[in-house]
Amino acid sequence: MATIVQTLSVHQLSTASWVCLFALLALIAFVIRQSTSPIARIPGPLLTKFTILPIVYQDHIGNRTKWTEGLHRQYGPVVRLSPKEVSVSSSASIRDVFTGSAKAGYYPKAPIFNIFQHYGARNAFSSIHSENHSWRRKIVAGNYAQTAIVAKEAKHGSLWKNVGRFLNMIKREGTTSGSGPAKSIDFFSACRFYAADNVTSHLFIEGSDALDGDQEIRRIIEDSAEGPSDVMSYFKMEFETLNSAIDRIKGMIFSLLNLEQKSTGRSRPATASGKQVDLEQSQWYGGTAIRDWGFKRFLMTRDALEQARIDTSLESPVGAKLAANSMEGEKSGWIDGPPVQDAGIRLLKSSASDEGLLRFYRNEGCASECMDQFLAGLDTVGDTLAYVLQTLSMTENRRSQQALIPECSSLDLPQEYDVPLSSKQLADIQAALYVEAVLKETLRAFPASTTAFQRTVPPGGRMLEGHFVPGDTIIGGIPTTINRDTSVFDRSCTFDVDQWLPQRWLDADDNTLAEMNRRLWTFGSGGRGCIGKHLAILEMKLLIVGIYSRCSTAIDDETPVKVSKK
Ligand code: HEM
Repeated sequence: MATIVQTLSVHQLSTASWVCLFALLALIAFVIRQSTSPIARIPGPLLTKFTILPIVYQDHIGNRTKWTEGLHRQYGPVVRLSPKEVSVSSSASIRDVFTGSAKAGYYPKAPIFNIFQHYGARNAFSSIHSENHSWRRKIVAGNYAQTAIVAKEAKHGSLWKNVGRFLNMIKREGTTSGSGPAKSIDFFSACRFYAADNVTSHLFIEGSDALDGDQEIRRIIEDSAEGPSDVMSYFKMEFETLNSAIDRIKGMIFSLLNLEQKSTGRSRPATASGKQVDLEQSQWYGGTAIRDWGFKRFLMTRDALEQARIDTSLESPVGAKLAANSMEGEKSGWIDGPPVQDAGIRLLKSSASDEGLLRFYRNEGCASECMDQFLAGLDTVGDTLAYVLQTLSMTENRRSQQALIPECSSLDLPQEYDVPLSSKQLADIQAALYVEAVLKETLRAFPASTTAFQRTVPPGGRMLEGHFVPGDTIIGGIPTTINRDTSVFDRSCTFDVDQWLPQRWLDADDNTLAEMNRRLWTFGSGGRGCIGKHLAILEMKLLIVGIYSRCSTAIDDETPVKVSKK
């Protein structure tokens, strides 16, 4: 009897013990593996060796950027954010990762860039690898060169016209407060309309008309502002399938309750995983109103090229260059190459020789490129200009505005906006020192994108600042951290890097100024840096001089004005 009891008890214990033992061993193995992995040797909080929870949490509470900045202050220029992600901040590491010299090797973009596709097609911005990126960038690079942007403006004056429209909009739609001639306007929306009209006139045969009051495009632009649910959080990226399922269930509940689910221009579910959009089935081309608008404007531009109403010169819309590439692919007698998982391109193989594969756009690819450039130029320019107007209008910055106004007035610009400014006038505006200082300081202190620009460490890993970072690690840099490097932007300890102070750009000696220009990272750097930088700068400078050569600005808290929605 005693023997039987003993046997049973051993049997019961052994099952539970095996489970515990197995769990314990698995835990020990996990801890050993994580603590001895190469990424564990990179400085960072202990917990980040083992789990993504700290970064998921910081992301969830909207504190990821500040948290990362704090970690750089505590741990140095290379810090571990999770078992698979690292952040860099020093000049050398940023150069290595983002400029990607041939010797150091190329860092592909991180998978998060997949979400920037449109119509199931990639564009330059969302191309992960250099071989998919460089041919795309090459097609439009000439249109974005500084000389081309200035020559186009001197010929057509589209941006200057929009400055006039912006000022007219204030006159027409601004509300009067008090007894003076001052008008109040919601300048966040106004700046987005200005940015939209500019970038679309650069891209298409017919740009948008938001400043003149086209309510439909205004609604589309306002809806396209990124809302909290559009932000691609760490959680959404890590658990994409779960999130898609939640979105589908939400959609079903909305349709069961017969509620209208707002489809913003920004929502990305259709292309989040690179899935192709069914253009026939979708209510709009590409599934959202803004994509539909963009696709149709591209087709209008292509029509104009086919009918020879425009050409592909640098003074023509960028869309014409893209359409010409697509038409060349269609016309060629070459045979199709292997199929590609991208609705936007055709791979063609010469039937006559072994020239290799050539890539050409389909219409979806051209429209995706245009859509990407539209969105890239809308938020960034709109937000930066809103920051310029906001900071200059604050009481504590009154002196900066007082310094800016005489410089803008001295440019002696016409009050006529239908005639393009001359090359000389454009050059004078570009050279105006205080305008430049205000703009650079705004770009430095309030970069339009505050999240990390991410890349993937190439196979085999890389040495960065004496730390080995293994292959496949996600690696990022944050403009706000780099733009606040005290050793560059506050070298003489006269100016606080957290403060908006244009004077720092004027007081710096030549060497410091050159270093500040090199380090200002709001437009990124290297072959994947911002292609639209020169267009953006000219747009912003023209609006600044257009406003401050004629007006002064102040915050009007009493009259919150909303530009009317449909
Ligand atoms: C204040 C204005 C702007 C800012 C701050 C800005 C910022 C940036 C940054 C930081 C990147 C690189 C991101 C990375 O490295 O991961 C980028 C890329 C890009 N930007 Fe801009 N941008 C601005 C205006 C514009 C405009 C006006 C356009 C076009 C009309 C534009 C088109 C693009 C494109 C196409 C890329 C991708 C380039 C490539 O991968 O080859 N941007 N921008």
